Amino acid sequence: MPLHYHPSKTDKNLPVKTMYRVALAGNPNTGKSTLFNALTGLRQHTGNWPGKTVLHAEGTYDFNGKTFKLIDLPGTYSLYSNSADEEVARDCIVFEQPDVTVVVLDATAMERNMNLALQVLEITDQVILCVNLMDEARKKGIWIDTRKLSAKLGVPVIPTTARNHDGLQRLQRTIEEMVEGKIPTHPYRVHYGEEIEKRIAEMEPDIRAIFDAQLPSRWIALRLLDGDQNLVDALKNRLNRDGEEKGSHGTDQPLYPIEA
Ligand SMILES: Nc1nc2c(ncn2[C@@H]2O[C@H](COP(=O)(O)OP(=O)(O)OP(=O)(O)O)[C@@H](O)[C@H]2O)c(=O)[nH]1
Ligand SMILES: [Mg+2]
Repeated sequence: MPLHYHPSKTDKNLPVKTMYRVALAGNPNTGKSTLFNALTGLRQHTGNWPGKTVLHAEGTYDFNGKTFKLIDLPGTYSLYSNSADEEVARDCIVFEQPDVTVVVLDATAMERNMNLALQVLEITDQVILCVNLMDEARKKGIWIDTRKLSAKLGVPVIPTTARNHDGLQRLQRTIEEMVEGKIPTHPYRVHYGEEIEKRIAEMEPDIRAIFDAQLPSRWIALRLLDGDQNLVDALKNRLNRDGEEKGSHGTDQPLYPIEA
């Protein structure tokens, strides 16, 4: 088999990867599993997320000679560690870092759905927004300017009606182009005001120094400022695990102090 090369932010010559991982995130009931089934056909299976009781599904599809592993995440309204479902989605997007995260949105409820989309845009620049249920939106007289949305948010926005398989080829093509590094993205980042931005800027270098530099330091800083204890625990576990893997006895290095 020929050696494949995959462009990456850090090393353009990393040997890769014959299988690309694509996560499907989104609010409950936006059609993620419908999309998952349409793309994977009969090959999907369900299994336990390592260490979790919450079920998620994984399946594969081939496109243009490449194999893609789809991860159907549980529906969530945020990635704030409020529930086991949110933890599963967060752990996948933040720690496992799929090659692409597709956020599936309900075209009839864009405002509500945008909350999660903006959170994912804060975590990774490998994002595609899939505006699903376009048939329902049409019925309700809702018109969505996906080009304008894409220009504003800095990532591809693909309209679909997963139930009828509409738009799925375009979605697959966009996923493929993204894993090939052919789509430059500039994800919209919420500006939180001077004071918070100053704190983020102070914290980010420390976060990058303590943790794997690939982790989303801005997002982690925001969660730490918000006092996300569950995320702190997850980060500590990672530090300990990494320490053990390196043959030490882990680390008691304190995490960034959290404001009460
Ligand atoms: N009209 C219409 N219905 C759709 C479309 N896509 C999915 N649905 C329906 O929407 C409902 C929810 O779809 P699911 O695929 O289960 O949604 P989900 O995002 O996986 O939901 P959770 O797993 O709860 O997060 C089902 O009844 C689907 O048949 C679509 O494009 N158009
Ligand atoms: Mg589902």
